[in-house]
Amino acid sequence: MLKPEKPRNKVALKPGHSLMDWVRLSHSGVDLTGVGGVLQDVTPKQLAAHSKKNDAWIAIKGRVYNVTHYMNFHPGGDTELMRGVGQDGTTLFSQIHPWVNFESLLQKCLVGHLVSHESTGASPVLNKATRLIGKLFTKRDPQEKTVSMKWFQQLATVSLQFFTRGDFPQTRVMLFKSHRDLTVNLKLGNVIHTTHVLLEDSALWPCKVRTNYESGVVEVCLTKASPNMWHRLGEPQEDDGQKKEMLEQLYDPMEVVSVSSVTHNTKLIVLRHKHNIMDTIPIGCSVPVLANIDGVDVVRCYTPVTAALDEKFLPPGWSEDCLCLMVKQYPEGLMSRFLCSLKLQDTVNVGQASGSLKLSMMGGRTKLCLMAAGSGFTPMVKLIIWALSAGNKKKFQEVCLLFFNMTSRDILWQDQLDRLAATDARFSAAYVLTAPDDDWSGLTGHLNLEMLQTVVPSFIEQKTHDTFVCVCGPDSFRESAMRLLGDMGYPEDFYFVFQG
Ligand code: HEM
Repeated sequence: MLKPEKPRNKVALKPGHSLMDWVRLSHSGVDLTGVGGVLQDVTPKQLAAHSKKNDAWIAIKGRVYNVTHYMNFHPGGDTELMRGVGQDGTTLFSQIHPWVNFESLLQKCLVGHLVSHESTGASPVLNKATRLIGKLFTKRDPQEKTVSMKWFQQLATVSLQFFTRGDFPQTRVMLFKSHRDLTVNLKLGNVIHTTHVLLEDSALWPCKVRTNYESGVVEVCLTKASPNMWHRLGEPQEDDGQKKEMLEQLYDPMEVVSVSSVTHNTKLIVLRHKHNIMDTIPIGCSVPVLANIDGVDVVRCYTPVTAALDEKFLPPGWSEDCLCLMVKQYPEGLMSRFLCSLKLQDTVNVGQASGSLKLSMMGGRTKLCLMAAGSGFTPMVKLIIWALSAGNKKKFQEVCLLFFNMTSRDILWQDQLDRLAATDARFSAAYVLTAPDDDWSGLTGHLNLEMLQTVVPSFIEQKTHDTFVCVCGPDSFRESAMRLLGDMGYPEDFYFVFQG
């Protein structure tokens, strides 16, 4: 949403109340919710009871925020903000500044969710499940991460919505389903929160998992086996609401669904868990793959990719519960040769995801510049999809991939990248070859300032640091990219380098 060109009514904020100061306060660990961080259902009556400047709650799009601390940081001034306090301020908010990302700005102020009646009307079982989770956390440190859950249904589908406060990119969703038995594990940091329900009726597999990285909401959407309205979600099971430390490095056997060629030496391997398990791998995370090759246990890490950049290119056999690895075969590579020679229904052991990229690092940036060399492209795939997703339309105006390869036949998914660039004006891909073919008329050579100036002029010229940079590739590539960014005076928290 673009800001309209109209006279501004912004007020002068007191010193120490800039956006940066607010971000700092948000991350200081101070409880900005005022309720110890336990998410709760809020009725209109309860909301109305918090309508003073020193005790101010506001509801926007179904979420209730405590804006008491934000009062002096509000660019429109406290008097303006007070107009929406103690009530559902959605309409007022949307009339004035629909482009403002309140979910991100107020994420540490979330009190809970606005419910329309004094009694929630939700299923008693579900209330119990939510209460169980709430109870589990009330006794804990208020700054600890919390999870609450609600469910919704339509005739054909049932959705579970989990509201987390995790540092979301590192949150992982693991689902297990056996007949009507559904377990949803949310991994936040090293802790797993379990929701375990015996569903009211049968549901199909796989389901869909949608994660909103900004708000920390995870939605699990199941299709009912037969369309009918359920009276309740189901019966909470013994371990519902449990919270466990995750210590072990476990490997799960996954079955090969398909292997297809990406280039002359790179394959896309589609894997599926054996027993109705679904596992979302957070953006920027890699998984270890374990194989016994000639009697020796070999472990290598790979960053899973999405199945394609466009539905048109989905690989054979793929479904929502699959994991896709893009593997380049090296003549001397034990693991890459093993993976590229896999046949349908072979088994691969895949371990727990890990990674240190935090999408919150990109907060406030409007451009994303991705520099990849060779198979360093793999972490960029999910980043591209995420940055161009509907939820980020307002956030990233430009997403640019600078992709280095030896020859043109080494370029991974060039057809998909070109199609994406043709269909989404915010995206561009520039290919650079280091050993160009004779008929190559594009960019050649190694990463340098002139090349950056040609490909991403706005990034260089503006010097306003509204661009976030991600780098991935072989050691030498990463080092030269870091040197270049260092020479340009690029602050370290404005770029992220994936370690090989
Ligand atoms: C519903 C009651 C609210 C009212 C009546 C209100 C009013 C205003 C007004 C009059 C401005 C100056 C507008 C302009 O110059 O374009 C403004 C700016 C702003 N408000 Fe609010 N506001 C409300 C709620 C909020 C909330 C809850 C947030 C928190 C996320 C917020 C965040 C902002 C931001 C970030 C700006 C600066 C926008 C920009 O620079 O484009 N406002 N607000």
